Amino acid sequence: MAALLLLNRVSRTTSSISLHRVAGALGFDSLNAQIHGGRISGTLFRVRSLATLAEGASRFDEMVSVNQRKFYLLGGKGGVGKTSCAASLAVKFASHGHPTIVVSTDPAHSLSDSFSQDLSGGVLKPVQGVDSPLLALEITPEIMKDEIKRQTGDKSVKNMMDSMGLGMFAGELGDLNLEDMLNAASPGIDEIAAISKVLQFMEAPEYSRFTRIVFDTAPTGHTLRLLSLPDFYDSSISKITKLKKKITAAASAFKSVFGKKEIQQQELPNELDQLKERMEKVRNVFRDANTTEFVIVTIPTVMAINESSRLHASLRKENVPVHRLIVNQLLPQSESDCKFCSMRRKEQTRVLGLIQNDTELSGLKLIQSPLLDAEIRGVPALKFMGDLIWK
Ligand SMILES: Nc1ncnc2c1ncn2[C@@H]1O[C@H](COP(=O)(O)OP(=O)(O)OP(=O)(O)O)[C@@H](O)[C@H]1O
Repeated sequence: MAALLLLNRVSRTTSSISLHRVAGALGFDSLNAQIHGGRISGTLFRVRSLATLAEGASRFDEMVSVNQRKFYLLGGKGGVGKTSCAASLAVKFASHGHPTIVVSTDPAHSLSDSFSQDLSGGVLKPVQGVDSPLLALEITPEIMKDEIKRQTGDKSVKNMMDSMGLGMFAGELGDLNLEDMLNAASPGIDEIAAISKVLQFMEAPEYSRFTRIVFDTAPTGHTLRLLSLPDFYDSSISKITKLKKKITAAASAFKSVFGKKEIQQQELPNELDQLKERMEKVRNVFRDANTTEFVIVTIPTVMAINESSRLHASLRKENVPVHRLIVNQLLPQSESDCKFCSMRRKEQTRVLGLIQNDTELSGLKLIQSPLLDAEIRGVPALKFMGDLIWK
């Protein structure tokens, strides 16, 4: 309390870094503080004794050393700490000089809560309180849907056929709209929106300076659909392209019989081919060990470990590179355990043993992340957590 009173007297221009120093001087390890109109509110963390627990090194040096752009996807079961780990990684990358973007593909966003800043609205927003540029985006499917519509325009198959002079065949195919096709594929607009954003980051020059892109993904099921989506569209688009070619060939023959000029292949609309190419690009990025890594986040319970094992099996099948497993919310060491704590600790030790014997998980780099004594909110707290996990 005394510490907070003292901190409240710190000037309104005080940065989060100097607040960290103040916290350190007071004998605390970190400070989760926000400055609102000169008033400081927040939590002091006294968890120095826990630091030894995060023994499993993440080899952050490997993650940070390469200058070329890298994508990190953090995923796992609901509520295990995906957002906290993803946000702390993004902050750490930015602190190491990498212009970074952190994106939430989870429809139930919590990036704003995690950073304790308003990052909503479906557009990239700068995160305050970080040294290098760090932008955050909570993908909002409704906004993305409009964006996709704007980008693709009205690309119905009927319109394409009309422009090819084949309108009379269109009725047989029905009004097969490209956007409807994308929606009808059932993986959901959330995943489509995420893929569309990945493409933008890959292609638009204004994002080329961002060397780290961190994804806070939705719980397991959604994420697996996201990763398999490019393959799904690739095969659907291939089918439609083949159909389009067949119709064009038939129409050319039909027109030449009636003495009309043949349709030139190069005059045909090629949006589908372009879309197919772009989907291939995303698919390749997700599978490229030089550019992408999926980090599985879990907690030390049998249910979470089982789900992580299944997740890794699916990612392996999809050829998505995975090297690291974060076990989050491990009870910190304590000299005087209550009965409850000692039972939980025993159980957690048993579960860590299960990981070592799990054929899917045992080969991954294990990162142990302690359960902290306060909620992780705000950049200083994320920096603190990041220093425990990413080292
Ligand atoms: N190591 C930790 N110590 C203390 N609290 C933690 C820790 N990790 C996460 N939390 C807290 O647990 C809650 C859930 O964390 P978070 O939002 O990161 O999980 P999530 O997996 O992204 O959840 P969801 O699946 O709902 O998106 C938050 O309140 C967060 O501050």
